[in-house]
Amino acid sequence: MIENEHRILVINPGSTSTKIGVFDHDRVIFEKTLRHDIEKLEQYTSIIDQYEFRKQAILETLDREGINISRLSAVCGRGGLLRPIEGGTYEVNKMMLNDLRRGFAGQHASNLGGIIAYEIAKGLNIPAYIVDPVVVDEMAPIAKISGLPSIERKSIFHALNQKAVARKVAEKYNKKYEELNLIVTHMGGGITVGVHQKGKVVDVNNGLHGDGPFSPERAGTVPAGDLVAMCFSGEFFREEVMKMLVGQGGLVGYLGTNDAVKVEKMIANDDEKAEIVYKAMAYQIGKEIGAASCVLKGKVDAIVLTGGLAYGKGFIQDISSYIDWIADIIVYPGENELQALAEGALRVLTNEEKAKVYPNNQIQLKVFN
Ligand SMILES: Nc1ncnc2c1ncn2[C@@H]1O[C@H](COP(=O)(O)OP(=O)(O)OP(=O)(O)O)[C@@H](O)[C@H]1O
Ligand SMILES: CCCC(=O)O
Repeated sequence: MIENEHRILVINPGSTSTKIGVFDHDRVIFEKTLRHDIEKLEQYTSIIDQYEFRKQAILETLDREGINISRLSAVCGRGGLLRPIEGGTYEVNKMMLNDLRRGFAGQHASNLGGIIAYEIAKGLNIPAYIVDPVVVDEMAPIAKISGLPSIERKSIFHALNQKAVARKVAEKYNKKYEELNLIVTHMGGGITVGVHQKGKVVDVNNGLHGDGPFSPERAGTVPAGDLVAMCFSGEFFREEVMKMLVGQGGLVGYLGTNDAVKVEKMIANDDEKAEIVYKAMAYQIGKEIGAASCVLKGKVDAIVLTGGLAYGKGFIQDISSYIDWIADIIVYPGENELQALAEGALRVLTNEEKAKVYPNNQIQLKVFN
């Protein structure tokens, strides 16, 4: 480790795994995905109850790898379902901890990121941060209007990866992120299409709760009247309907798998249903990107396609066939959220940015669950 460099531990909890990384400045020196046994996780009533188990798994791994945590400058976790806040790096504070613990806007594995980061950092007397949590809300007021006064559109999306790839694109163009108009589409288990106007995500579909294109395991927007009829049919409990929309919708609902690689194999074996469903997912993504280009009134510097699904060459070609007339398409397959967390913490540690204080008062705190 070079003198004056910062060593940062980053933590990204997912539904079945916790990804961790140790960075010297922006260089990764250790990275590991800790896979958690589903049966073990099912012993806990809620995600938040998994806190101690996951923290111990991280500390034991670092110990086994001979990483001396006393040399850390900061710990940074993926932020969760908090109050809506603008993008950036936030120091974990009491109010944030309370909101993460009680699941202010719901339960999500990333709620554990800030909590674990805080608990590890506290013992070492160093700061804990979160960066660009899923609730980053920079939506324009016009985009919040849903059409029903009692329901406001919410900004819940893959903010961390979207903002990180948007910054990469800016570097590629030798511009600042704040100078560009980009449409960034993250395509993983959930799919979100963000309209990045001069460094702010002014519109985006709520990737968690039924909005936008369907995805490997989520239904996206479905016809509202039919959904209401289903909810009141007496056949389903609320939890069952929610599970249908998030977890058992999309590819899982139609084809029984959330694995696009398997779907591509089904198509190669002449499975016509698999083919039309997979093509429909590309079609819905293309349609959403088209709508996003209207938000920018056609002034789009580039369209970025990222997330695991972006590894599928045929899938990317299908999407491109709908949108290649809009702007250049840049493909960044996969995600690099650990790097994005480290860079977010580093911007604060090197005084390039000031850590933001949670909650951000400029944003209305009204949340409709
Ligand atoms: N080589 C590939 N070709 C096509 N699809 C792929 C490939 N590799 C991964 N995928 C698909 O990408 C999807 C998972 O993406 P990703 O790993 O980004 O999701 P996640 O991290 O689980 O969820 P999220 O990104 O929503 O947080 C799966 O459907 C997977 O099959
Ligand atoms: C949409 C927010 C992140 C996720 O897919 O869970």
